[in-house]
Amino acid sequence: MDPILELSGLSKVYPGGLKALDDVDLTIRKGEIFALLGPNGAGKTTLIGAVCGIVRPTSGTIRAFGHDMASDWRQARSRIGLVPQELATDMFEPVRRAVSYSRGLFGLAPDPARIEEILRSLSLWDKRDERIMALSGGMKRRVLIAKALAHEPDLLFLDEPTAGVDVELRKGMWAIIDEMRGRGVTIILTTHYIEEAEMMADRVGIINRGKLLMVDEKDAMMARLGRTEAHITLAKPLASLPPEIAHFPVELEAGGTSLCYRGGDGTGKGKAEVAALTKALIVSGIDYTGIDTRESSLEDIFVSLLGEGEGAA
Ligand SMILES: Nc1ncnc2c1ncn2[C@@H]1O[C@H](COP(=O)(O)OP(=O)(O)OP(=O)(O)O)[C@@H](O)[C@H]1O
Repeated sequence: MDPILELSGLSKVYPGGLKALDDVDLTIRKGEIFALLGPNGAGKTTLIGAVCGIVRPTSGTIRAFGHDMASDWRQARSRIGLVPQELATDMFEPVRRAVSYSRGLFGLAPDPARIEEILRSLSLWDKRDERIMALSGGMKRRVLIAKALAHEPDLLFLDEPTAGVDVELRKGMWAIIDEMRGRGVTIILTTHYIEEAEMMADRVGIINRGKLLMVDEKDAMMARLGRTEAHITLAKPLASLPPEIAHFPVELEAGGTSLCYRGGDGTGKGKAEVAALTKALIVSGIDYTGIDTRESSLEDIFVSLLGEGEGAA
């Protein structure tokens, strides 16, 4: 593993006493897409702000590209890009000038060819001379990405890249993120959209109330915490669970008219077990009229983890 960013014991207490980050340890690997998932107010933006030098941590350390961000931030800062949630400045500027300016801010020499390439890849070339304020919301978001890419960062933060954008544009964003990954850029994105993490991320971190509850490979997380749920509607209600199927993780529901299976591990094992269960039902002479099977999603995992967090609090 090649760490590009290491957070250790990172905490942030805002004036007034709110603990927005609570002892966060996190290592980001070179070239990965890491999705930070959490509800409103979980601490995602604070975490990004701490790494990007916008928020001063209360305690803990941040090392980026081997540099300690408290003492030696200049070296690392120029290699980090940030796409914030909203455009704060530049509204009166034409697109190309605003993006070129962002490059200059980091002390890089002008490179019109590179700026053209970035604008073309984001389908903004035709709009290069338009004022940003005249663009649609989706285009403004793409300008934010262009600005962040203009200084060729190795580590890019995307704070809610697709919040409030339509499905079409969201897919476009995912394609852009994928292309950046292809160029070797390490990406940390925050999102409310579980589907986005499911689609894009190599690893997922779940944060709530400033605490990083879990970090894992997305596939491993789904395999470890995922479940299959099947509801089998019975032709005739059962008063009790027949011994022939008692070894399956099943229970009767809806007054004995339906059998509920909950098991498996998110890798398809559950589906095979449901198939075995239906065979056992037939052999035992128990008829059924329908089966509804569902694999749990990252969303189910997320919701149940947050539920546990609430309980513990
Ligand atoms: N400057 C500030 N002063 C005081 N409290 C703050 C400040 N900025 C953020 N907070 C609080 O810190 C907590 C974490 O906020 P943060 O913006 O990091 O969450 P988030 O996970 O990014 O939320 P969202 O998904 O809504 O953007 C929230 O309770 C927020 O109200």
